[in-house]
Amino acid sequence: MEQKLAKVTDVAQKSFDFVVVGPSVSGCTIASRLSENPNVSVALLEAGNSHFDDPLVSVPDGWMQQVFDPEYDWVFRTTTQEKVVNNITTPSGGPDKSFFWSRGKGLGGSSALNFLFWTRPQREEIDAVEALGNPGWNWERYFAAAKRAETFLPSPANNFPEFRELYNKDSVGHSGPVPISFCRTVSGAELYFQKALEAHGVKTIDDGLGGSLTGTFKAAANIDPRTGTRSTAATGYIVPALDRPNLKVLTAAYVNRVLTKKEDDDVVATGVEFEHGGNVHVVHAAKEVILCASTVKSPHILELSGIGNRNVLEPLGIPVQVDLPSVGENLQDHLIFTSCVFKMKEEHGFVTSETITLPEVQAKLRSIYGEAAGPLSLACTGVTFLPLHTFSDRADELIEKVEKRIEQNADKLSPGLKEQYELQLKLLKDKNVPDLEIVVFPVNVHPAGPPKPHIGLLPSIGHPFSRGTIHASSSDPKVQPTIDPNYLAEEIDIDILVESAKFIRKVTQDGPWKDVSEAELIPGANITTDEQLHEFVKTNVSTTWHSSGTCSLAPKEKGGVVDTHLKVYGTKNIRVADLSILPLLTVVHTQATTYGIAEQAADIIKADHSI
Ligand SMILES: Cc1cc2nc3c(=O)[nH]c(=O)nc-3n(C[C@H](O)[C@H](O)[C@H](O)COP(=O)(O)OP(=O)(O)OC[C@H]3O[C@@H](n4cnc5c(N)ncnc54)[C@H](O)[C@@H]3O)c2cc1C
Repeated sequence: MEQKLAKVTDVAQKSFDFVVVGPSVSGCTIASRLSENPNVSVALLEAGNSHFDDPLVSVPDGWMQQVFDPEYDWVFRTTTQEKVVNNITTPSGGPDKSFFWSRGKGLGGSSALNFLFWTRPQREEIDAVEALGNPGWNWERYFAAAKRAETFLPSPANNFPEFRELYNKDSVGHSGPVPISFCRTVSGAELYFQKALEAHGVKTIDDGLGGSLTGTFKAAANIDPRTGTRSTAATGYIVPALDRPNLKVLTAAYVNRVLTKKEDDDVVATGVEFEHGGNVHVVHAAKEVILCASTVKSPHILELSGIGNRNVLEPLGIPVQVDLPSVGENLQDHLIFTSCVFKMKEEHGFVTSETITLPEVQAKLRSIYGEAAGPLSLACTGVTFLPLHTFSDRADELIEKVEKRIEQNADKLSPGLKEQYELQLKLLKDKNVPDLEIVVFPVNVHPAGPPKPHIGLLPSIGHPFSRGTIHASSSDPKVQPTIDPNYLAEEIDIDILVESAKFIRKVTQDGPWKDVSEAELIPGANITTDEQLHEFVKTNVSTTWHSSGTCSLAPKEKGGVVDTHLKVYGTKNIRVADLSILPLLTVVHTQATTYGIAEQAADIIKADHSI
């Protein structure tokens, strides 16, 4: 397969209709869709390597070894965060006031190292994007586009059939490039959490991909059940397209900046500058440059190209092409409370990242799967989505508090943020819209020692009110941008995490969960009061790697970077089409959302050029 990739001489100094930066979830989708037309030429540039036939990519739980390895992971790092401590997702596993932001490097972007959850947003969340002033960016169009990315396939035998695989065939795609299914190996603890939730009034739902998420269910996964391997944007969209003469995919090509010229009042992209093998090259774009380099790198590349806030660019000596202050603003991320861990009773045979290494567990799994192909590996799959009123009896009080704060600060909010907050409040008040996710996490992130079944029940904020920034800190493209997620700047975010931790305690202290668990290891018996829990939660959080918003889709005067055609304001032919355009983060894991954005982007670009 490697020989089907482009050589630098196929791309450098050549001209293509479209130059796509970053074979991410979005970049692979768009490059593939555009090059379906043989009359359209496309160059797709990736900074990392191809990782074809690499077991760390193809084996579903290979992510555990990819994370923090610079061959696969950009290993970005945030600024020191004032209000929180990350105590897990650091290379040392020890506490750190800055956060390590893993991002996939290589064909497929983060789809090649993510945790495989395949989830779709709530209808109202996507409709909120349209309500921000983006006609056409609504649930109906998103849902149709998102389903085009996937082919839902029935699962083979799994190790815990009582944890049911429920779905609605009208809510999934049946002929898209990315095979999805339910994963084969689950921990088993998901079932007991589900039962415990049911005992507290939370419904098990049978249509988790249909736009109505409130409840608990087994999530689908980007796993091809025919091979037991990970489906990535590259395996789905690019590998089958590599024989197209009009598509050139170049790896190890680090894009420095978009090259532009002025035409009337607009900036026009003429191509991009990239480094390959220690040399700097140019590839020309006859029609467009499309940035799909992620929430971290797309705003960075724009700023390196002179498109951004004058006050950021001028001190760095970057000549301003378009003064667009919203580039790199409006950063949102799901913060997750990582330290709610239970020791489970051994007699139930729960499979975790620790116990799956035991020969007796492997033998049992093989006996269940028989001759079914593929490696043995574990995936996370137990998900629960809850509206604030479901998990907190302080819901009305918290809503009132945040309402007051917005009112008091209305004059100080950046353009468009008041409108965003009003929509977030509407979601928070809606008793059918989830504001929180709890995942059952069978990966032991805490106690060392002999393999034991440890299970985390980890809640994450769905619609954070805190906003951060990502900005260039140097004119040197190799110096990574300054990432400041500004975690927990808004009190409502920590309130939600604390309320969710209390809810998890309530659900697990007796009944079906208590029956199968030995003890709550962490936070544990010493953390009892609300104040203690508040402090504990703040010092035990992680990113979930779901950041969005730094090239927001919104009217320019409302903090937008791109318009409804995903064109960067002030430019004629530069688009951004990755997760960075999502102006309001949705409660779910973000890959299926990104595929949906990219499929819509491809439609728009084709229509704009009548191709
Ligand atoms: C560790 C981790 C776990 C996750 N788990 C899940 C999950 O379980 N479920 C889920 O739905 N989502 C998950 N996500 C999130 C999901 O994968 C991302 O939201 C999604 O991939 C975003 O897609 P994107 O197109 O915006 O960018 P990405 O997929 O991140 O891709 C960006 C691409 O651009 C390339 N690039 C960047 N800069 C340059 C440059 N200068 N030159 C050339 N190329 C460049 C990168 O190498 C990469 O290939 C996870 C993410 C991570 C990092």
